[in-house]
Amino acid sequence: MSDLVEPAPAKLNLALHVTGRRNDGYHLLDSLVVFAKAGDQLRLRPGPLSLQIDGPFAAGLDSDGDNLCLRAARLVGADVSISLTKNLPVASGIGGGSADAAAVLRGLARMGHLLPDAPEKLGADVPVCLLSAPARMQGVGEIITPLSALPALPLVLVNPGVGVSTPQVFKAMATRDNPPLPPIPKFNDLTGLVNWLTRTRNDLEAPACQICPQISDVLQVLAASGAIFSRMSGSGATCFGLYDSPAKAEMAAQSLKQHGWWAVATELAQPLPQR
Ligand SMILES: C[C@@](CO)(OP(=O)(O)O)[C@H](O)COP(=O)(O)OP(=O)(O)OC[C@H]1O[C@@H](n2ccc(N)nc2=O)[C@H](O)[C@@H]1O
Ligand SMILES: Nc1ncnc2c1ncn2[C@@H]1O[C@H](COP(=O)(O)OP(=O)(O)O)[C@@H](O)[C@H]1O
Repeated sequence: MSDLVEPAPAKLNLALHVTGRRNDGYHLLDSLVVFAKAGDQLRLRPGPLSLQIDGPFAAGLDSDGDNLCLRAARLVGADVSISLTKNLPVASGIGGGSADAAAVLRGLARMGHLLPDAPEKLGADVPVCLLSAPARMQGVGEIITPLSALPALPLVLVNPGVGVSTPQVFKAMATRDNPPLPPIPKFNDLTGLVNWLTRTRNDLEAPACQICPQISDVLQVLAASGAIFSRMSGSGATCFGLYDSPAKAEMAAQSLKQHGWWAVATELAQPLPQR
């Protein structure tokens, strides 16, 4: 039987408002989430549970039992041999681990397994990564409202090569009871989206910059690279820039790489095939 291939697109929080905190310490979020073509790739085949990792960021990751790919397979009781090509930097605010876990769950569903009732047990970002399409994410990550298609979005992802701890960034926030997102309209073009984004925030950006000052450097260089909008994603350190053409995004990615940073020009992921 040939391998079953599942993409694990990078998750981007275009806007991320932290609106409160639950008694268990988890934070209430209100986020506009989209997915990029750039991402990891999973290959699955029936066999004893195992994980092998290759790709440019394989060295940053253990294939031990704690890996989210193996935890996803164990959650649904699947025996499966998994190969992960790790193209995304680890611990970088673009949901790599959650995207991988969600891709394993999608692949296992194609192999006949049931999806788990509470995929958020694997990580707050796993429910939205299962959808891998534009969505509003609320609650602690478990409330997902799919949105209609967004306009074409030439974009660049940039990471300064420093892993950032998500719990540490949440802990460093000065205020937790922030206003939610403004109402999300249907975005007809890039200008409409950018105008809306300027009225939103990533509440984790300031604390992340305090912990990892290289993020401020990235944001400064992104703003000067021709981006019409730039911001940090998730808890960082990856930042994104939006451009008005793929050629401008490509040029910006080339110049950002000159700083020794990981940078990739990409666009929104295609919708996943309906299965
Ligand atoms: C912040 C976000 C925004 O999309 O993105 P990333 O920076 O991870 O990409 C996510 O909510 C992260 O999701 P994920 O990385 O799956 O989180 P988890 O493993 O469940 O949680 C890691 C830690 O983050 C904190 N956490 C996470 C989610 C949440 N709603 N409130 C929290 O306070 C908790 O301290 C938790 O122990
Ligand atoms: N398959 C995986 N890919 C990335 N990280 C993983 C994976 N499995 C476990 N992890 C762990 O999850 C943590 C969060 O990584 P990641 O999901 O890449 O970042 P973020 O949550 O900031 O987007 C890291 O500390 C990493 O060691």
